[in-house]
Amino acid sequence: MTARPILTAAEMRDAERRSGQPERDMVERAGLALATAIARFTGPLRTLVVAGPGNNGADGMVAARHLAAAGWDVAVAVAGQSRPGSVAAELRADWPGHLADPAAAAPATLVVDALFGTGFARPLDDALMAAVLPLWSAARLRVAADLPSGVDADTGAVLSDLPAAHLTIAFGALKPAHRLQPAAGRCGRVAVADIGVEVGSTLTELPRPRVHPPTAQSHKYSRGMVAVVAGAMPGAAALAASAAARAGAGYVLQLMAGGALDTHPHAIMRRIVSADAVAEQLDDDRIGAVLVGPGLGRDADARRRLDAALLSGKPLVIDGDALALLTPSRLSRHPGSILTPHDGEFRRLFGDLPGSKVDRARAAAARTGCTLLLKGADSVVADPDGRAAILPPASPWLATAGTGDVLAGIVAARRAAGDTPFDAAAAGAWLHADAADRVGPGLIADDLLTHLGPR
Ligand SMILES: NC(=O)C1=CN([C@@H]2O[C@H](COP(=O)(O)OP(=O)(O)OC[C@H]3O[C@@H](n4cnc5c(N)ncnc54)[C@H](O)[C@@H]3O)[C@@H](O)[C@H]2O)[C@H](O)CC1
Ligand SMILES: [K+]
Repeated sequence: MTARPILTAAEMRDAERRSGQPERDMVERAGLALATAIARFTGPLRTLVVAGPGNNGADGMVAARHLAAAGWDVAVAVAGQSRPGSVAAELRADWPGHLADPAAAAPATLVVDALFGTGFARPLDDALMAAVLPLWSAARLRVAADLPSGVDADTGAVLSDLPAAHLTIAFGALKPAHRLQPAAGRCGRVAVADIGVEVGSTLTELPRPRVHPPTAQSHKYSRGMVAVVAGAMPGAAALAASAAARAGAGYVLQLMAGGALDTHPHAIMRRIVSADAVAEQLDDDRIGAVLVGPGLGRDADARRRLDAALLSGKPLVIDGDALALLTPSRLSRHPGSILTPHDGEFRRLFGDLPGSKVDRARAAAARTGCTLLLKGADSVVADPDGRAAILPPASPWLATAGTGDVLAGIVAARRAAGDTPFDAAAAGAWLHADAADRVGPGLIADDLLTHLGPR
């Protein structure tokens, strides 16, 4: 499946400019797409379109015209002055009815938020906020043109706290705010409308991966062998090892510092080895990926096990405790590794980097030469070459102990199967989220293990 591009506000403006289409034509397409989507989403409702001064407002004015022409009861409120001669000003002049001030507008069942889109730059001023908040709150349905007003298109920050939309029609392409939290949580369902603009980007939505089931020619080593270098806490490593096996690795070896060897499942090969013996165990050409971090611990013994993993020369997936023991400069000596930090681990390693979550993940990837899988409700994968992808909203039930260990195991399985670091991280994130959807509410990390096969 092809990945849907995600464009920043500046990239979208560029794409619109390059399309060579008159602005009015694009606004007409956007407004028609908005009206069509609204009509598909719901039957005729008493509707209030709240239109801002720029092209987002213009899109709203066009949608209002189409809905009114279809017989809907449509009122329009306008905020701010449109630039004389602009498309928005033309459309306001052409509106046959009254253009209310938002402060004086009557609430309606459906509110179309066409206040601001990609041009939104600063929080709504207090008077506008006071005027629109009751309108948004009173509406039973809120539909946003391009973006819910109040969110920053590029970072996904919420600058003005308005009630979430139920439906957002993104024009031309997804913007980062449709996928990055907290803005993504304000969008409701998101649909992308074609406005005749060709779009492409190094940032995409993370697509369903191509995972091939084994063939008649497959054997356990050809499917990929994963070694999990564990330490003092075998439980986390056992979850990761099981996840690697369930995600398709043909052979999983768990190297432990201690604990019980007869832990389920018995399909995992477990060995208790001293830190000195780890290097020897990893000196095996059949090993396609080494996972280090889950259950490693942070003591001197853990450091020696980590050193052995780093020096193994094998493709690495570095998670959890291993990330806590490393620095960016040390990581940069192991380019091509996959790092799977959550926000806290990321901040400890790289500090408070500026920009969006995508910018931060890209900066860390560029600095270390590693692929970043920056986890969270809006997981981001970023490669040192600048490519990045955002996972569509995943089950919030994933916010529970052990799910990170499972994710690291899936990523290691994909890497051992021959995926590039970027593809392995992306596939891991997608399969993990898909497993969570299959389990449903109330999941614990162990439940994910039995839902990792391709479907
Ligand atoms: N660019 C195109 O050709 C097309 C764009 N489409 C739609 O237009 C918007 C982007 O339009 P733009 O005019 O650039 O910006 P906005 O309408 O989002 O904002 C208007 C205007 O408002 C000012 N502003 C920003 N923040 C505030 C604030 N908090 N308070 C007051 N005023 C504010 C700012 O100066 C802006 O200029 C895009 O999202 C699409 O919906 C069409 O879809 C296709 C053609
Ligand atoms: K809007």
